[in-house]
Amino acid sequence: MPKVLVCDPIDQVGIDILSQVAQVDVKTGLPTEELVKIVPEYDALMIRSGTRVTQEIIEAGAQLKIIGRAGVGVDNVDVPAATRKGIVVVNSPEGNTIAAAEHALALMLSLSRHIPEANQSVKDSQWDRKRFIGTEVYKKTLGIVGLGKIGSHVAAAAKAMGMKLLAYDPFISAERAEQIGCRLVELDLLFQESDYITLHIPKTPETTHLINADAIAKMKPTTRIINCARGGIIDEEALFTALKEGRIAGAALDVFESEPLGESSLRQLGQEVILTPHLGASTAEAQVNVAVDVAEQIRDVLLGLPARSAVNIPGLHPDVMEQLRPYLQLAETLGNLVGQLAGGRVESLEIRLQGELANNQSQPIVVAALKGLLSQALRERVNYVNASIEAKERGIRVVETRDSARQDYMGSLHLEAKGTLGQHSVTGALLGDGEIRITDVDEFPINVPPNRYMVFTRHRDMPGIIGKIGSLLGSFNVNIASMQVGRKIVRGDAVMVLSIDDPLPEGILAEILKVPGIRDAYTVTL
Ligand SMILES: NC(=O)c1ccc[n+]([C@@H]2O[C@H](COP(=O)([O-])OP(=O)(O)OC[C@H]3O[C@@H](n4cnc5c(N)ncnc54)[C@H](O)[C@@H]3O)[C@@H](O)[C@H]2O)c1
Ligand SMILES: O=C(O)CC[C@@H](O)C(=O)O
Repeated sequence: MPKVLVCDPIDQVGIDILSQVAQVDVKTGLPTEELVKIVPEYDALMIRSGTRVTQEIIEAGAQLKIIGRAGVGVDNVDVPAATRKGIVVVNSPEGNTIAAAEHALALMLSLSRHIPEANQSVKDSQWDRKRFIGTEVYKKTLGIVGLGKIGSHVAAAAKAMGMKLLAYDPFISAERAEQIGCRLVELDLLFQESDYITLHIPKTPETTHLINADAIAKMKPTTRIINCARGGIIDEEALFTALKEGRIAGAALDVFESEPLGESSLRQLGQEVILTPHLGASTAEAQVNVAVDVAEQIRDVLLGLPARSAVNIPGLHPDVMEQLRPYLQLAETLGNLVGQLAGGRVESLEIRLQGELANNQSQPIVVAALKGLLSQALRERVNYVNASIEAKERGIRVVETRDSARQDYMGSLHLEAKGTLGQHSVTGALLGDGEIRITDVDEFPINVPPNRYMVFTRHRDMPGIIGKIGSLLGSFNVNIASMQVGRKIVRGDAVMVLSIDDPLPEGILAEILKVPGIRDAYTVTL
């Protein structure tokens, strides 16, 4: 019988489902060293936010087939390490949406009416009604950062309370925002105009410290901030200083840069700050939802069936998967690449299956391309199950075409993305050994394997330009692994593709753009 280790408290209903097919051990609060020791005997792990499943644990999990996260965020799982080992990581994308949205709303109202302090004062035998004069949310402006599942639910409830709604989400169309009752605006405007700001975005390199001293400086002294998303999106030092100096009116935090919250200056503050211990998902209903959702998927995978919300492996029939796997990887890589070249919000994606590939089942390839395209916005939340729905919700028009007459390679895939910042195309193919090659960018022929860190330029083909870019990167200690130029005519328009060993340090893209002859430059992380 397979063995499942449950590492965090989960609802009994989940344990009951797992017990149908496995021996279930519940051992919560184990330190990493202990987990590393015992994980080799387990086929599955089930966790909430309390356990960090590190690369070390994954490497030690010789029999691990699946890691189930009873919640949305899988940022406490080393997903790339699991993927490399062929371990399915599943989550519950919607099980706690309502709980998290309601917690954000509860914090907003608690901040406005000083509920925690007022409650404490009565319990301390006081009857002080003057100290707790609050503010109404009616007719106030709520700025929602991230208009996904939780952000949209917050919007609906806040609208019903008579609030004016602004939203910032670069991956959502203005029409979609309007349907939800929000005006889509730039972040600075949202900071300037909002009386309340609520965060509902994933933590990514782009969103880390999104709320910092500069952002706070743009806000009104009456602004209150709510973070029920992820710790680290707010710079806690900057927030503390701003609250202490009265530069904004309040903050309510459910999530922290480091959890559990240790020594923190935030604890010294008074009624202008409310702190809760990551309770967003802690309702009876949500805990049942996420436990059932994830336990069922673990059960299915242990029975050899596909999972419905795998964040790293497509939930397709194993035979189809085996045959299509290399093409899915190709489609995902090209989707990710063209999405980053296009930048901003993509409005349409054309996916053209060429040559032999045109005879294949296209739907999984289309889904893989969309997964790649959306991965910058949604990170691990986009998977093979939800990519099409997410694309539809974002108003992305998907056009699928075939060109079986095209006879390059054994079949190739062409993607063209049109977005708010322009239009870009990429083509890629598989070599005989299954290796991916990017074979053109914006209709310029090249032949390069994808690399984790890449730089693409559009430039005029002229003497010296390659050397200048090489020396510029060298002067910033950036090591170039490979470089290729694609052009159609000599001294005409061209593209340059550089694979580099590390991420491009901040500010260098601007320097590249200053090199005479360079028209555009893009940095890409695959
Ligand atoms: N406190 C809790 O217990 C709790 C519970 C559930 C979820 N969460 C967290 O809440 C957050 C939102 O969850 P969700 O289910 O609504 O996710 P979601 O994927 O449905 O929505 C996230 C939205 O953020 C947008 N986005 C991505 N990058 C952005 C950026 N740089 N700027 C603005 N918008 C950006 C995306 O387009 C998307 O619409 C996640 O971080 C999740 O982990 C916390
Ligand atoms: O496990 C929890 O209680 C928190 C879950 C929440 O942060 C999530 O991302 O789903």
